[in-house]
Amino acid sequence: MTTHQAHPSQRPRPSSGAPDSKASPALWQQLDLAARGLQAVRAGQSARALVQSWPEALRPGAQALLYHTLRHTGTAASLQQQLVARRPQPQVEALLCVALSLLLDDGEPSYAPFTVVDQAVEALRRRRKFSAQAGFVNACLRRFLRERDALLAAAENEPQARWNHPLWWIERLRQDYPDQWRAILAANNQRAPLTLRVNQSRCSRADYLQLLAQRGVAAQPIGAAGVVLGEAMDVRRLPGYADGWFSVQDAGAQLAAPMLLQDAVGAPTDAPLLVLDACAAPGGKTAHLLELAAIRGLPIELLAMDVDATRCERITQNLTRLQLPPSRVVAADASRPQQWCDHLLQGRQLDLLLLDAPCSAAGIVRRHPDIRWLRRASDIEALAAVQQSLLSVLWPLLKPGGRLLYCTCSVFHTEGEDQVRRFLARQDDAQLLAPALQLLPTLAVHHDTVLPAPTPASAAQMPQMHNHDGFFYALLGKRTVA
Ligand SMILES: C[S@@+](CC[C@H](N)C(=O)[O-])C[C@H]1O[C@@H](n2cnc3c(N)ncnc32)[C@H](O)[C@@H]1O
Repeated sequence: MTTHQAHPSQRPRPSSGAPDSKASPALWQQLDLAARGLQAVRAGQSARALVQSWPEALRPGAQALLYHTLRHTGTAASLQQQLVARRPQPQVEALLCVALSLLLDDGEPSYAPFTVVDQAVEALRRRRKFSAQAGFVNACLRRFLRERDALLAAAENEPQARWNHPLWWIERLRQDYPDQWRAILAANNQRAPLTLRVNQSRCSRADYLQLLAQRGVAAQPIGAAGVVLGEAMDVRRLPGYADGWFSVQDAGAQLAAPMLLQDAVGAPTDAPLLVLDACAAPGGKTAHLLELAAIRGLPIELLAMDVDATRCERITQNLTRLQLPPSRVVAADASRPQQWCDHLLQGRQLDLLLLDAPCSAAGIVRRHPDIRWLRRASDIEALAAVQQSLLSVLWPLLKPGGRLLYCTCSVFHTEGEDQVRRFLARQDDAQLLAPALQLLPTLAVHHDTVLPAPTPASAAQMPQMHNHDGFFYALLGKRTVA
């Protein structure tokens, strides 16, 4: 439930390149801003946060350029090495990288090549400090256009240039998925669609699709409540936004709430089910749990927790827009239940627990192309340790017969099936209630060596959808140990 503005997956869109008006910023301005953005990402900043601080008039175009560049940085870096004898200043290098990425445009080019060259040169001329480099950049880009095929053929031999991911990432995927690693990397370089989840407590999916069709918005159903839009747009302009008829949520993420609530029934006393969403912000899955409980007439008492108090505000805002029943939103560290357990649970045990754990986000690279460049190899083990600790400290809060859904938006086994395997090995009272599910980005056939291997019957129940992000799900049940 995140994107409200122009969707970051948009292709770079042609602007004339020349006029310097408010309505249509010149391409050189967008190139310049995207190059500054690239430098900031290289310095460790998140692209999404950065883009929010950009002037509104420039934001959609420059963001599309930056995201496009982040999907092509490996190739552009290899080309630069071939084209440039001595490394230019970082600002000039970043601009060269953005311009080369744009010239690489796969599919239909967004801009005529000579417009790109001309506007990249213009961007440097406008920055006094770097104007002397304009001729150098012009020469590099023109040489690329002349020798394109040979330069690209040489780049193809380097894995980082071929796949536009860091080497350690490629290697990890190759080990985890000997047959599918190429398809995963290729999927990561695609643009993600804009996917909605219809709030079925307010409006049926069929009705919403009809409404979109009446407004001329192309859309397809996905999963049980999802809608994939034909093209990216500002979702605030879609019908029902202010009235909470939908949320923005990837189709893979839409599996969490139904999985946790499947077969859930209220306690014999008719007391509401006590549910903790332990890492809840910005509230996408929290809202879905409340929507499903409402349409199924299932009484639940939902506690939405997140360690980040600012992000907790987003949970409240989202639940309010969706007109869902008020829930308790708690800013607290889920890994320290001793700080909140007595006060929040008052001696009760949880019926259901959703642990959407902090992770590498390696499954959502289509939407966040900076992630691959921001992460370090060592982050993965560190995140796995955090996930393991969250699982261990939260498990005792669950009542016997209760269930915990562990999920991450990752495709790395360390954060998914290895994690669960380790947990099951040391936790006698834990069992897997259904085969764990590893969704791979955009692939309709899911990875099928998760533990335990799905039987034909359980595989048949797996959602046959595609065009979703990568996610891992494991539904764990707590049994009574004699
Ligand atoms: C994957 S995101 C959750 C997305 C959310 N479930 C949704 O569907 O919208 C992970 C969240 O975990 C939170 N988090 C990280 N460590 C935490 C901790 N120790 N306790 C509680 N929340 C934590 C982060 O602030 C982040 O919001």
